Amino acid sequence: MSIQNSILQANDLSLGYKKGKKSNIVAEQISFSLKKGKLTCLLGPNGVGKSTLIKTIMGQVPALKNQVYLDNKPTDLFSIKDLAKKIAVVLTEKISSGNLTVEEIVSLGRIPHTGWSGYLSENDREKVSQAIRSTHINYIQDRPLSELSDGQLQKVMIARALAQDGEILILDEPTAHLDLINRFEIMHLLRDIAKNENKAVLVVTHDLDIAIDTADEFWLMQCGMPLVCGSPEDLILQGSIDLLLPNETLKFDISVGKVQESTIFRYPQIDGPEEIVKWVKSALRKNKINQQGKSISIEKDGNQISYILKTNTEIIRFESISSLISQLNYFENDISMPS
Ligand SMILES: Nc1ncnc2c1ncn2[C@@H]1O[C@H](COP(=O)(O)OP(=O)(O)OP(=O)(O)O)[C@@H](O)[C@H]1O
Repeated sequence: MSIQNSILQANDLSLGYKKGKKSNIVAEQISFSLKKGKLTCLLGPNGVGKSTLIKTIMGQVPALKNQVYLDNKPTDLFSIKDLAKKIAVVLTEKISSGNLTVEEIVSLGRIPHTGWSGYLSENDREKVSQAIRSTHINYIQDRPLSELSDGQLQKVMIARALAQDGEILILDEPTAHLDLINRFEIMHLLRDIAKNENKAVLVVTHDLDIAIDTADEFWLMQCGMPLVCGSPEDLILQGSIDLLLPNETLKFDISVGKVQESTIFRYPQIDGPEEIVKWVKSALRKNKINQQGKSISIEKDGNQISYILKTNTEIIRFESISSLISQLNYFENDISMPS
């Protein structure tokens, strides 16, 4: 990774809060390098200190040990206004400016450059238009905020942060409360922004699946452990992704790419196209069908899929996974019935 891409760094930070003379340490050994042109996702369980890290980066909470460096200069040497020109933040709170239009809200992103007079130069107006275009919200730009859906509102908040035109964009759980399509759209939008506009985008999220699909880098936070950084793929293959899981009962299953119960599960012999085998395995595991001595082969002819179950005594053909599972459940109950 090119060192020139790194815009924000820290080495061995301690994070937390001071109350009088007492320090309450939330996290230690936090080292990172945030890169331009990359989408970075910060993941970790509730209460581990993700928001505290964001507040420390933004200069709202001083680090208890060492400092965050922006452009190789400690962030506490930046004025609030200069920091706002470099770092734009989208927090989780809903804003209550319901009567303002989308375009007016996005224009507020220029305040670090214009001051509260709000006078927009030609250049400011162009930045606002560009932010509206990049987030694909032209079609609602004259609508008041009170008329928007949560997904549209989130895009407007991202546009406002983009209009700020900092090199770093930080978002705290931008996909919380959104439906699957909006979560997908927002994360892909953030990826496009990182790539097309060469921004360093840092997103706090609990959405592991979509983060794996979109992030260039993960930062994993776990209680009492150093921050673990790396590409999602490397962290999955190294097993570090399991740091996100609360205990030994869950494990990230590399073969199916999702979190599953960690009990050892023995599948019957299954032959057929890989993408279909994966869903048969998923259904067997979900139904806790752990039968040996049987095999399943899958035949695919166009859109027609057949599941052929072979036991010691019979061969039965099914047209759906659900009918295959019903039959296996029947065998399972039959076998386990007291004689
Ligand atoms: N202003 C504060 N003063 C003292 N302690 C705080 C303050 N804000 C948060 N904390 C504590 O810091 C710890 C980390 O909180 P933080 O909000 O950073 O976690 P998080 O990882 O963002 O959690 P979540 O995923 O639930 O948002 C918690 O124990 C919390 O109680």
